[in-house]
Amino acid sequence: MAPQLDNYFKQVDDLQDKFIDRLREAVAIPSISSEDARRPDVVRMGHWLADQIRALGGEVELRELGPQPGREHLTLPPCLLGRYGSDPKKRNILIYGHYDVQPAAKEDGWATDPFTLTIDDKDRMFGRGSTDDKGPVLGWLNVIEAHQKAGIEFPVNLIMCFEGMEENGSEGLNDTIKAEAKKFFKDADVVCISDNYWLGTEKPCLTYGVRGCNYYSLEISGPGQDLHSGVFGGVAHEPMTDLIRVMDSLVDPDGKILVKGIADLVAPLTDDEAALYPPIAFTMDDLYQSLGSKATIHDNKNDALMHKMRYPSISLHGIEGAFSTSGAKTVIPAKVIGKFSIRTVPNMEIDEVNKLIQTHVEEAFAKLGSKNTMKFNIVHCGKWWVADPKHWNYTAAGKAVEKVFGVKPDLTREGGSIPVTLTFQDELQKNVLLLPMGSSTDMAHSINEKLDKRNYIEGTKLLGAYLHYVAEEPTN
Ligand SMILES: NCC(=O)N[C@@H](Cc1c[nH]cn1)C(=O)O
Ligand SMILES: [Zn+2]
Ligand SMILES: [Zn+2]
Repeated sequence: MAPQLDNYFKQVDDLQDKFIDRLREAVAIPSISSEDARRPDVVRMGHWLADQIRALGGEVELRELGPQPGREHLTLPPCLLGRYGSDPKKRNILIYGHYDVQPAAKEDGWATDPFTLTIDDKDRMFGRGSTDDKGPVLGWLNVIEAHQKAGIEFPVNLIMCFEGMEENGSEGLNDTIKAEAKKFFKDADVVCISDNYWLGTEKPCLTYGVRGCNYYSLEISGPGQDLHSGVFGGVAHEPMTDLIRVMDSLVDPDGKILVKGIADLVAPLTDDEAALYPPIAFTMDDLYQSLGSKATIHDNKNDALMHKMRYPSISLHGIEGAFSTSGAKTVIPAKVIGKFSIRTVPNMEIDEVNKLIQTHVEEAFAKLGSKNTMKFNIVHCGKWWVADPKHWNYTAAGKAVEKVFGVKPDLTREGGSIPVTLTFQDELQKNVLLLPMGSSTDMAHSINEKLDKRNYIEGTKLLGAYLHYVAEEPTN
């Protein structure tokens, strides 16, 4: 395998400008799944990706998923089901990724246009979706192209599943996976997903868990319309005052969840598990670097890692309807909608968590004695996932990391969520591996998201090397 891989790596290096152009084209399509007006762009992105795969000789179906549940005026973007190769003598590797992105606007504070890939003098490639998840998805396409150009036989058959709603709760995908588990996905031997990040900037990792995410909105309304605070301040119950009190009651400034019963659902920390964290190559400086400040709740590495990987957290995301532009408007908003979510971990069940959260916010609102009205809404829920990192899928990926980067990878659990990971594992009964390309400083979901050129190019080598090792790894 060694000469073949070296040949492949050389080809990836030779093709790097073409691969960067491919990413540039993808970033230019603003495929924001959570904004209604961008839905045509999400669909356009799905078609662009399908065309790219077809041009490389893959077969693609863009599976329509119908209307978006609860927002039926919107059509869900298609799920891309693809294949590359069908040799019965080869293993079948199912790869998943997403072609939608988080919202982004220059006014949010981006230094450059978020939909123009901009490379700086440190070879950082800035653009929305560069690391989450267009770069990694295109990494798989780059792997195919480099094999073709190098004249190297492709080591496996690829089964592809690329969705356009991951950043919006993966609506519609669970049903597709369930429906296709014994059809389109039936031959999959293992699953590989590249959609998370290294813990630092230098050392790759293999990831065997993600936290779940239950997302909520709280609508509080009262006045018939927005009011003058000089005329109605001190007279009317204000929705914003109520909302801030209710949201404040969820979590304290040290991240402690204040919802009764949540802590009891969390799996106790065993000595064996506690021993997993100290050997992970991660420092508080790595954390300060990725955070962009020293404003951490915990000041030691192990606590910080455990609170990212194995404890739940509640985050307050925003308030729709609140006065938020610059200036000093003396308004009382008539209706405000607070958005918050909880990241869940073993053994928290979605329904139990929802019940505890709903009871908590209803009690907190009742305590205010406000004459306003509150509506609690569950926006979407995805469960946590933990896999067996001793599986041969992980052994193969570990060998690929050593080959490309010359180090043994850390084994990590991701603080973010990829809702369909568990669905793949449960429905296909196959091992799932997360094999990240990007680093901790990539700022996914934030302003100035980027992917380092090194991570994109070496990451493409890693995905290809993984396919070679996983093709040959003995089963355990
Ligand atoms: N790269 C994975 C990712 O960013 N996932 C999102 C998924 C999500 C969950 N709920 C809403 N979106 C994440 O926020 O972790
Ligand atoms: Zn992602
Ligand atoms: Zn994301």
